[in-house]
Amino acid sequence: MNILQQIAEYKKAEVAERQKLFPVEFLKQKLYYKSKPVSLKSYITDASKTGIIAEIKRKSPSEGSINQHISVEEVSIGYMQSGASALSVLTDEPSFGGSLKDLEIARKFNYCPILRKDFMLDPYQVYEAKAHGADAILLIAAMIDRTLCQDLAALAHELGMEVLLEVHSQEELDSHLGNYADLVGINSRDLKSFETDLNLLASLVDQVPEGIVKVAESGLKTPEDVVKMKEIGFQGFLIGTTFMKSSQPAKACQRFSQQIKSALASKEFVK
Ligand SMILES: O=C(O)c1ccccc1NCC(=O)[C@H](O)[C@H](O)COP(=O)(O)O
Repeated sequence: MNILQQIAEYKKAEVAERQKLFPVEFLKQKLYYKSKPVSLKSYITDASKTGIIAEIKRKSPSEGSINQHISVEEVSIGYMQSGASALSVLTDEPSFGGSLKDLEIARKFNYCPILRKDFMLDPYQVYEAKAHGADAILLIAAMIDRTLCQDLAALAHELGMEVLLEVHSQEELDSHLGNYADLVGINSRDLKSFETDLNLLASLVDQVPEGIVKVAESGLKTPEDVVKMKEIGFQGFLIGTTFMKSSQPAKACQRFSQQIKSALASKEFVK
């Protein structure tokens, strides 16, 4: 079994358990269920912003422990004050050490788009995302088929959220692309070997149709990586490990933002 199959196994059990404890009708009573979402797409494409989606990621299958005992309040506010355009919060507990509580804390302290980063395979999780304050959800092409993607996306849209569709190959792009995704993320991490390869992002970016917001995901380690990705057509940059490995994730994000802005300003100047 690969990592996604393992995650899918425990996710199904998790969803069944939570649905019993907190039925959808209960979720609909929660404060954030009625709140107006913020558009991830519009923050990412705002030229005055960096396009960075800064991630709260305590641990991962590829890295093990990254930074487990952070304060979500402190890191999320710090990220946004340091030039991030949006936040991504991992809510998976067994593999990533996250929780819906992390999502709610990030929501409580920030007015910006927040992506619920989890492994979605059931409509219940879409209701959960909304009820806990998410503005967007991630759908992983390697995990669910196109029909389920479309159904989950339709529900997300009905609840006012946006959808980031994640792909890792030409085949996934061909089989899953449709007009239901607001943004397409290309994941540079091979989920079998955990290796990241930015060349994959370069080879696939032109295959995403014009007009769809493109997000470079995983393995971005330096501001130069981000500038390179921006130059080849990406507008969003999902960064977790590089920031979270630092004892001060927000400072790491600030260094990226400043260097990206000055690299882009000097290129403008040369033109
Ligand atoms: O990060 C992992 O090890 C991982 C393993 C299995 C499935 C998903 C995984 N990561 C989720 C992500 O998509 C990343 O958190 C996100 O793209 C940020 O990547 P990075 O900047 O490399 O932490």
